[in-house]
Amino acid sequence: MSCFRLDNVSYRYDKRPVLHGIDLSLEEGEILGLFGHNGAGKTTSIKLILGLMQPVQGQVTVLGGQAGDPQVTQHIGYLPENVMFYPQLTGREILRHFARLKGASLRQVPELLDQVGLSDAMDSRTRTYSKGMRQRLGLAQALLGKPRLLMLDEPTVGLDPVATADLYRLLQGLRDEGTGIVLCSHVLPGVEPYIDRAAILTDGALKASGNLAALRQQAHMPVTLSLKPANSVSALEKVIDAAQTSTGLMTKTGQGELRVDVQPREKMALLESVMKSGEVADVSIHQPSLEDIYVHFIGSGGLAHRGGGR
Ligand SMILES: Nc1ncnc2c1ncn2[C@@H]1O[C@H](COP(=O)(O)OP(=O)(O)OP(=O)(O)O)[C@@H](O)[C@H]1O
Repeated sequence: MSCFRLDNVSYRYDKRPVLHGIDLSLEEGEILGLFGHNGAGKTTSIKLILGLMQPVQGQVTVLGGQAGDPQVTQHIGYLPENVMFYPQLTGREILRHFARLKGASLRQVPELLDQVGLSDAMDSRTRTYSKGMRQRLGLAQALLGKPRLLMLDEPTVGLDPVATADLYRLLQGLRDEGTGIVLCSHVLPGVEPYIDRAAILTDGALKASGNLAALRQQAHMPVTLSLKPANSVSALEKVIDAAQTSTGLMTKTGQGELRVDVQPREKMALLESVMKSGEVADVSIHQPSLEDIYVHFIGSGGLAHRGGGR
């Protein structure tokens, strides 16, 4: 069963359209990275899956039921982008409060606080918590009731590198047990090793979705070879020119290496030519990163995507 399916979903705030015909799904035991510029529509998509709003067109199916149905919602965990808690209550009191609201067992509370590294601070008031500690408490809240669908908006904000690594380990464990996970993040190099699939939204439309290999193929993005010359850069350049592959950008690095962009289908032919020539001492191959793929699909808009006028 899919954790969720959006079929041709559109949404508008008042009269302003913000999502346009989105088709997207998440399977059990899968981690989906949901990416897009500020105002692209990521949070709006999540709110539709949570059933907080109804689409103006299309259908949202969650865990085989209807978005917003309490029977469905109790199996969803959600960490919003900015977590806020009552400052006078302790971490334990807050989590017990959310557990009651969600109908989750109170026995889970100390266990979850321990899992997110708050066992020593669980009886301190949250006004004494650091940003990272509040984020951990938010995460514990999202994990209440062992959700089958977990949606995390910028979960690593405020977490130090060790806590970030712990978080991703925790998510991988949940994924292996069958939880479907949506991760929204602007820290693309951080999430890249942990996602199974990426979906890229721009201006409310789904630009691309798939695993990284499929997205690289879809984008026809070149692979970059870093070649260390055996003799000289110029001799190596001649070999590359003679190989007659459709190489793109060729640049010399400060370390005396040559970086060459080549289409994936021609990579082996070019490597064979340079290896045969004896002009190369070492080679490393760089695939386009998630960030490269994202920039390709989003375009160079950057700050031009202002996130709309709320
Ligand atoms: N409550 C609201 N009323 C009116 N417009 C809204 C509201 N919430 C969001 N919007 C608009 O909807 C669009 C999508 O916003 P959304 O919050 O889904 O983007 P996002 O991708 O989550 O952005 P960010 O990365 O900045 O969190 C934006 O243009 C935003 O201004």
